[in-house]
Amino acid sequence: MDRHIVLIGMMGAGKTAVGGELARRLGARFIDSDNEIESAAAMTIAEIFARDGEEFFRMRESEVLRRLLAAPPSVISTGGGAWLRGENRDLIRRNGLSVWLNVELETLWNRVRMRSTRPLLKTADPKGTLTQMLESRRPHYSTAELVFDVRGGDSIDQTASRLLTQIRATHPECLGVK
Ligand SMILES: Nc1ncnc2c1ncn2[C@@H]1O[C@H](COP(=O)(O)OP(=O)(O)O)[C@@H](O)[C@H]1O
Ligand SMILES: O=C(O)C1=C[C@@H](OP(=O)(O)O)[C@@H](O)[C@H](O)C1
Ligand SMILES: [Mg+2]
Repeated sequence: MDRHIVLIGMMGAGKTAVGGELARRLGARFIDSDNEIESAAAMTIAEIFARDGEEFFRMRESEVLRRLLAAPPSVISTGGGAWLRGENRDLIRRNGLSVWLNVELETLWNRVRMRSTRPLLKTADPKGTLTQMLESRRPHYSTAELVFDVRGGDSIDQTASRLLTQIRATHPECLGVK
């Protein structure tokens, strides 16, 4: 690989799951920025938010992204909020191919509703929160270099396979094919 491939998008879009599968297919290193933050802190994301707050988490997230993007090319899955900070976007754009995994609201909701790992959804109306979050974030996500519409009903494997086909077709330089 010649450039990082950086997955962005909403919670539940499949960044972590599809990123791992994409890296496996490419024989590339896979890193999830949330996992990096959790292992460095020896705490879960939920614990970091509860103890130190979101702003502290966002600083750790930017630090981790700086470190990961300075390392040799890999597949990087970000957390859903990473793309919203201008400095993160600039860094990702300079060093990698940004890929928005675009997934419709109902699918996102069905994936995140059963899990209590996402502190930003601990509200009185989590579906409403997710809906508003998607509306306000969509204009930012849509500025990714590659917008990839995930087909509802596709498995993680099928999604990774279609994504790889698309990257080969439109951004072969990422894969070291000149
Ligand atoms: N294409 C898919 N098909 C079925 N399940 C998926 C798909 N993508 C993700 N999932 C599941 O949805 C949940 C959220 O995925 P995850 O990769 O953690 O999303 P993100 O990192 O974008 O928040 C996980 O349980 C994952 O296994
Ligand atoms: O959307 C967000 O702001 C967040 C998404 C989460 O990652 P996933 O998108 O992998 O769930 C995690 O970084 C944190 O809970 C904040
Ligand atoms: Mg994730």
